[in-house]
Amino acid sequence: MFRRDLLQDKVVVITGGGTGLGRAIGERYLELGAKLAIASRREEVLARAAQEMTAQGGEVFYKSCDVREEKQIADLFDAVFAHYGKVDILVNNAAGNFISPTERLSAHAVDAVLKIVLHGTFYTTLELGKRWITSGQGGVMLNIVTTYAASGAGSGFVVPSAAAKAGVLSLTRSLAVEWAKYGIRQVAIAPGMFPTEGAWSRLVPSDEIAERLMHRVPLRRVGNKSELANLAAFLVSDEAGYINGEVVTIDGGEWLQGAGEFNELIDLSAHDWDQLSAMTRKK
Ligand SMILES: CCCCCCC/C=C/C(=O)SCCNC(=O)CCNC(=O)[C@H](O)C(C)(C)COP(=O)(O)OP(=O)(O)OC[C@H]1O[C@@H](n2cnc3c(N)ncnc32)[C@H](O)[C@@H]1OP(=O)(O)O
Ligand SMILES: NC(=O)C1=CN([C@@H]2O[C@H](COP(=O)(O)OP(=O)(O)OC[C@H]3O[C@@H](n4cnc5c(N)ncnc54)[C@H](OP(=O)(O)O)[C@@H]3O)[C@@H](O)[C@H]2O)C=CC1
Repeated sequence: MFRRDLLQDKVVVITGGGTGLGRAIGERYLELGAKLAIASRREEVLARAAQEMTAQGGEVFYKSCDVREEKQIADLFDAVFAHYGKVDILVNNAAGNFISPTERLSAHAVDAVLKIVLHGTFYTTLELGKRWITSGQGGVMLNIVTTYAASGAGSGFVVPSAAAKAGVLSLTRSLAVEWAKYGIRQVAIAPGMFPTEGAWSRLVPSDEIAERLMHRVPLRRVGNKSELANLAAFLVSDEAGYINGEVVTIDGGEWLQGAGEFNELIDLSAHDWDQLSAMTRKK
């Protein structure tokens, strides 16, 4: 689908790059010639991922980093600049989330999500942005948000995530304007349902919930990680150099189905329609 050298020698930092979608994005970038640095809290997860990801070649540097901690982020970028000499692309992918009635949340639980998603994304963006601005080097920042942020609707039962991701989208759009003069481009992806261990264990705890969710997707399937990774590759590449401040939704049409007033009629049979038409036609 892409030129094999689409991301040749680009140095990419991916937060949460050892698992799930972050890892899938990293694997695609490696195939396209990029050099990776993956970071998250669990060093053993990163080490295993780096080893497996480089089995086919390529380079993956890893460093443990909690994105809620300013000092650890500075240490991360110090280490990546020391190792590779530059950073070209940042993928803000690390996140925390779980389903819960909002009234059951403690302040600590709200903070657990806000600090990873909103503060963590802001801190990495700020740290790298300052370095790029000082050195005169530009780059691309890709933020992974959600459809309930991109649609503006938010979502019950994941309210800390909805609020935090909306903040990240606002950060994306705001800096797309403010930092464009430094050659820094901002883009975002809003994924729908992409089964990962991290998301499914916290958000889809039963088959019944999975079935209900699936019914919301017009294409009647979940997304493949490779589909998301391909979009992530295009958006950070020079081929997408004029896309700035945009969020691209990849959800099989799910949010549109939820938004259209009459879309639930999709389940009606031809027989149902015969009866309804007879009722709605002028007598
Ligand atoms: C379903 C289809 C997909 C549609 C779109 C979905 C959009 C997806 C968005 C995603 O972000 S998926 C990614 C999911 N991955 C992760 O969340 C990975 C990282 N997560 C974590 O580490 C934890 O889950 C965490 C809770 C977010 C943070 O961990 P931390 O160790 O910092 O916190 P804890 O000390 O464990 O807990 C803090 C606080 O939160 C309360 N809490 C934790 N889990 C729950 C829960 N399930 N329900 C209610 N409350 C919870 C916990 O009790 C603590 O509060 P206090 O008890 O101290 O008051
Ligand atoms: N899967 C899906 O259907 C959807 C996912 N998304 C988004 O996609 C992204 C990836 O999610 P997914 O792959 O599904 O889930 P994962 O749980 O696999 O990914 C979350 C990653 O974030 C890392 N992380 C969590 N907290 C911190 C922290 N404080 N500091 C550094 N890293 C941290 C985790 O690693 P560690 O625990 O080692 O720190 C983990 O690697 C997220 O932004 C999520 O919101 C959006 C919509 C749908």
